[in-house]
Amino acid sequence: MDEVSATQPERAARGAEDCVIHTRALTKRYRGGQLAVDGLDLTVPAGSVFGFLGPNGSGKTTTIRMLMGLIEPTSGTARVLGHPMPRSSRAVLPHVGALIEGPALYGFLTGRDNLLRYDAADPTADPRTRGARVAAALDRVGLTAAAGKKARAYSLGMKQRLGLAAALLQPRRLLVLDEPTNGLDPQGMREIRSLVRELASDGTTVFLSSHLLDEIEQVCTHAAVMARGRLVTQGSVAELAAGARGRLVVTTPDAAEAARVLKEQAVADVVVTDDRVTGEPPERDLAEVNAALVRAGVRVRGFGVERASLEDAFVALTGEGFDVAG
Ligand SMILES: Nc1ncnc2c1ncn2[C@@H]1O[C@H](COP(=O)(O)OP(=O)(O)OP(=O)(O)O)[C@@H](O)[C@H]1O
Repeated sequence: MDEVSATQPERAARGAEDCVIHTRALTKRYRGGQLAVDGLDLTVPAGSVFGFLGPNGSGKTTTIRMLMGLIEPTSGTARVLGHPMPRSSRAVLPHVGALIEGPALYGFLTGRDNLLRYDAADPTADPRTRGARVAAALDRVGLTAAAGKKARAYSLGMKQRLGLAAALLQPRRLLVLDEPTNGLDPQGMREIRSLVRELASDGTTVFLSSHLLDEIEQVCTHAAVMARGRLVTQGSVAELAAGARGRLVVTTPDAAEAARVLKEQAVADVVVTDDRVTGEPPERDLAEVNAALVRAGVRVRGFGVERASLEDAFVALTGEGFDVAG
């Protein structure tokens, strides 16, 4: 598909039909009255690795369940691969691989048998190619050697990779992964992240939810940030981080004096940690700020602006920290 190789302006010029996921005012109020998703406008470009970021309880899973046609929105619309959901579920879902709320595995079956069984339950899967596709998927996620072991003997990371293999049994245009690294140790997280990068390099659009900011920064090209059911921002990760100004960082053995001078120079939110003094850079020329430090006799070893992270962007946008407890 040529969408994948389209340039950014070309993509921007296109209509909603060309986006892999597009929602308009998507809203879900649960029966108990809980407004889980509130007027969401989401645009996921083809070929992106799209991070859906938000603290626990911010509405990510509810959104994913609406996108996959598992629950009906209260109002608003969702289109996936250009088709309305949940109405077009039967046409759309064969092109979508999903890993939602952990893979459903049979512990008493081997990894390979789990995949064979999963594939047999899919009416669109060709039984003649089943064995070869299962072998290829196991290879893809690095489980060939463990394919004959019972799934209950798998580590959490291996189970998660087996779940991914199930999503990869057929060629997919979109992969939807709900918190794919949740509960994994750092090694398991790295494995899943590199797998996601590999899949994306083949042109598959990957939509993954996470409550981990640095994870999104490491693997995603684009991101949307949710808080309390509402979209805070979305765009390319580079744009989002650029939207937040980085922090001014001064390294000096004269930290207390440096902090005093920086405040005088209209640097806000000055924080001293050992020999590092940081603050929000003022609007004026930073060369003047540096000169003022030197004039005051501060021995400046380092002076610069640190690149802003997504976390800085989040804090700047919401005025609050990224509180995982939600
Ligand atoms: N079936 C349900 N019935 C009622 N309320 C629900 C239901 N599912 C979720 N909620 C509520 O909706 C809100 C959003 O939950 P959701 O699971 O979508 O968030 P999330 O961002 O995916 O968080 P988590 O990472 O914890 O799953 C929460 O306040 C949650 O308690």
